[in-house]
Amino acid sequence: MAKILMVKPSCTNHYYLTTAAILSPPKAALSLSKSMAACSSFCPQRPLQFRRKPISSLPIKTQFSVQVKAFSSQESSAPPKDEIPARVGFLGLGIMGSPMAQNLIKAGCDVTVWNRTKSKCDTLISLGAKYKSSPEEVAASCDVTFAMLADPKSAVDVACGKHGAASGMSPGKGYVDVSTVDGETSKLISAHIKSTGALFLEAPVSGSKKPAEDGQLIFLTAGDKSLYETSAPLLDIMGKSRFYLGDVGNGAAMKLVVNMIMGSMMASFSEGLLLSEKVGLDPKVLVEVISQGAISAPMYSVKGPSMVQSLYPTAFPLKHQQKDLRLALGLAESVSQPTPIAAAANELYKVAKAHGLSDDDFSAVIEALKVKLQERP
Ligand SMILES: NC(=O)C1=CN([C@@H]2O[C@H](COP(=O)(O)OP(=O)(O)OC[C@H]3O[C@@H](n4cnc5c(N)ncnc54)[C@H](OP(=O)(O)O)[C@@H]3O)[C@@H](O)[C@H]2O)C=CC1
Ligand SMILES: O=CCCC(=O)O
Repeated sequence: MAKILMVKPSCTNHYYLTTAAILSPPKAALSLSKSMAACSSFCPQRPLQFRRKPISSLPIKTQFSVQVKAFSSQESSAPPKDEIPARVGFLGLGIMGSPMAQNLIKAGCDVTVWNRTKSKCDTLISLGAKYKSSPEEVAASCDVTFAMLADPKSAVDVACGKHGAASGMSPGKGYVDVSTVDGETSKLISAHIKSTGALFLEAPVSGSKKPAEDGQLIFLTAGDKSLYETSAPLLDIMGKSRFYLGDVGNGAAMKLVVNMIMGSMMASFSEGLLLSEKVGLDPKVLVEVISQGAISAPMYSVKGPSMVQSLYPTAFPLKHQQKDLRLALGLAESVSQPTPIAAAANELYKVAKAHGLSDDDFSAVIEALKVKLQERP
């Protein structure tokens, strides 16, 4: 049995690990120090803080699959314990919202959930969540409420519509919108929330289904700094790092730029896979070659093998990737920035949507390149 010395308790369920004394076994020590080295090499300038779940909560065999988190250099110091939101609301329990809310519950937070399709609340309720029948009621009963919704329209409806979250907001409360929307939408929601005296933070995430399950998301936040600070312990349960980017709109813009790049990368990768096959190469070997070179990206290694088999298990729905490209193109147009590659990629995702692939993973965009021209609508 290995022993780890944890110091600087931050809340009842999590610890910041600033010093680790590993007595045995050596393999576990090696694994931990490798993870720490990986974090150091990722960003040598940043003051490192390491965190892992309490040992007692992990099954023995996973005790040393260490969950090390390297926090952004832009993080602030932990808020006093009495300022950490005690009652947490979560609106929107889709692919991302459900595991994020589950991680809050597993960490011991008092979580209240709502989802348009009520049945998606069942798993959360069985894990200990409370349920309210409208966003308004969730917001009224919680200190901070998170929202993880599909798109700008649903984000606005849930925050500002009839029985929306804004109706339950008041001074002392906070609303954290983690959906991917455009800056204008985020500013509209912010204005509604802030008109009640509550605070607003936009905090879209980088990272997909698996990072959401593993608490390894990257938060791109902007808005009220004090809400950023008080909700930081909650963000750290769900994520591995967080960036505070200033005024509302900057988090949304950062997220859209990242996803614009990702959408183009996937479209280009799809072309490469199909071209390699057409000229007689094994696309599986192409995936391996890419993984060893300068253009290596986890996305290619994770998605490539299933794309080669024409399988697209949904982690990031294709319809959301097309939405993000559409919003990114709008952002680019607003500042007259040419983005011809993203525009071409967007057309490909539109074709894929027209062929019924909206709810498949975004890697299904490759199917749009298999469609014969005369079959296109
Ligand atoms: N999946 C991913 O990898 C990532 C997704 N994102 C972003 O996160 C957000 C959520 O994504 P994801 O969880 O994958 O999406 P899902 O499609 O799985 O979930 C969407 C959620 O929005 C709700 N919703 C949709 N329309 C409405 C509406 N009109 N009123 C109320 N609720 C509505 C859905 O409710 P219902 O269950 O009733 O349909 C569901 O809870 C999106 O903005 C996406 O771009 C960000 C990072 C990664
Ligand atoms: O918005 C989706 C992002 C997916 C990812 O970052 O892997």
